[in-house]
Amino acid sequence: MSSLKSNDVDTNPAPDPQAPITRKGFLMSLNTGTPMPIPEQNLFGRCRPVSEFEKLNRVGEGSYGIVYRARDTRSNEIVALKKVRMDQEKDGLPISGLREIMILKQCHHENIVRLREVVVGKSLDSIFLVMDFWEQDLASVLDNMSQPFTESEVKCITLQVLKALKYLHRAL
Ligand SMILES: Nc1ncnc2c1ncn2[C@@H]1O[C@H](COP(=O)(O)OP(=O)(O)OP(=O)(O)O)[C@@H](O)[C@H]1O
Repeated sequence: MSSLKSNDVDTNPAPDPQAPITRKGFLMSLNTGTPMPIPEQNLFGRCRPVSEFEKLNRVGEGSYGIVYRARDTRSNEIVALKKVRMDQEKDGLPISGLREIMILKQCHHENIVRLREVVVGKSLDSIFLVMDFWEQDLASVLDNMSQPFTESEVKCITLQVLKALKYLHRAL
């Protein structure tokens, strides 16, 4: 069993807590308490590197991160790439980001955006969610509506939201 630590223990025995966390850290063995280097092939764990995605343009920003339209260079598909916000985090992935990943991973519903995978950058604080790209969400539909929705449009949208909510309450 091991835990992930940052900074180089040989040259810097008392790591600066303000220093950026890099993926070029070491693994601390919980059995022996000694540091072990991370093998090059395990640097990204089982996640693909974000360098396999070509960022095309920024599409929005929420409370927990910035969202880009991007191209998956392996499949050539257009996806949404959301960088998890790690502003003041010193203890790794924020709980909000972790919750979003755990919940989206369990969800399979036509009215809930699909989380395809999580990909990582070179530094430990760069974590991205790869999701299906949707041209519109309810917020942008509301922002761009030129005239009030008709009664049937309201019913249609409400029904989609209710379906997703009902699914979430049953699934989680
Ligand atoms: N899968 C997606 N496809 C296309 N655009 C997306 C996708 N996900 C998010 N966006 C765009 O990025 C914006 C920010 O999304 P995000 O999920 O981070 O926050 P939010 O849910 O809108 O807001 P908050 O997290 O603050 O409640 C959205 O308003 C939308 O315009």
